[in-house]
Amino acid sequence: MAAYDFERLIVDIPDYPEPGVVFKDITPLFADPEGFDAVVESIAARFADAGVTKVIGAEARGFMVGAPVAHRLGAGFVPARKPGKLPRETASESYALEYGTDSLEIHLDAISSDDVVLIVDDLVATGGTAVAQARLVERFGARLAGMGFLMELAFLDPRKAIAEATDAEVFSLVKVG
Ligand SMILES: O=P(O)(O)OC[C@H]1O[C@H](OP(=O)(O)OP(=O)(O)O)[C@H](O)[C@@H]1O
Ligand SMILES: Nc1ncnc2[nH]cnc12
Repeated sequence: MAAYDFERLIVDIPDYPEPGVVFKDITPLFADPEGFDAVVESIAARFADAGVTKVIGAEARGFMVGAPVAHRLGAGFVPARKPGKLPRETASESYALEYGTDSLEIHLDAISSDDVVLIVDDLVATGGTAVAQARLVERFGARLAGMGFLMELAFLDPRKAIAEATDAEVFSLVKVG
């Protein structure tokens, strides 16, 4: 089967949300039924044999990719949310972004030590968000099966930051730079 041309439906927005950043707008790809299906199927296929029991997706775009991939794999979905959004006790990790810093929280009962966890997001840039989630998985004593992304900003070298935190497999459908 020919590789799907994901980039055809991803739009570059220069200087958004701040000067110097080229924002990758994935909304046209997700609005396209075939494109949306290709994203979900391609990431799920790569981890189909990994025994994944939980997928973590980071607010907000990580929900758009992570939840359907979890469903496709027959796994549960765990939202990693921005501070103060989850109503019960959480574990929290801070991270740096291509623009700014933030932290992510997961409910304490969302993951157990016998889970096999896949981190899924639309995009990996510095790797900060992915590393924060990997640290959370580690704190729960669960096994990290890997990380699956639609897009990797390779010019920011996220694999270096990720490799310092985990030896889990990193998979991306589109590499930029
Ligand atoms: O590799 P990093 O440098 O950590 O950047 C990647 C993260 O940045 C984006 O989310 P953002 O925090 O902009 O939030 P959003 O999904 O709510 O737009 C993207 O969806 C990833 O989660
Ligand atoms: N350049 C970028 N485009 C879209 N989302 C991002 N998250 C971090 N960097 C980004």
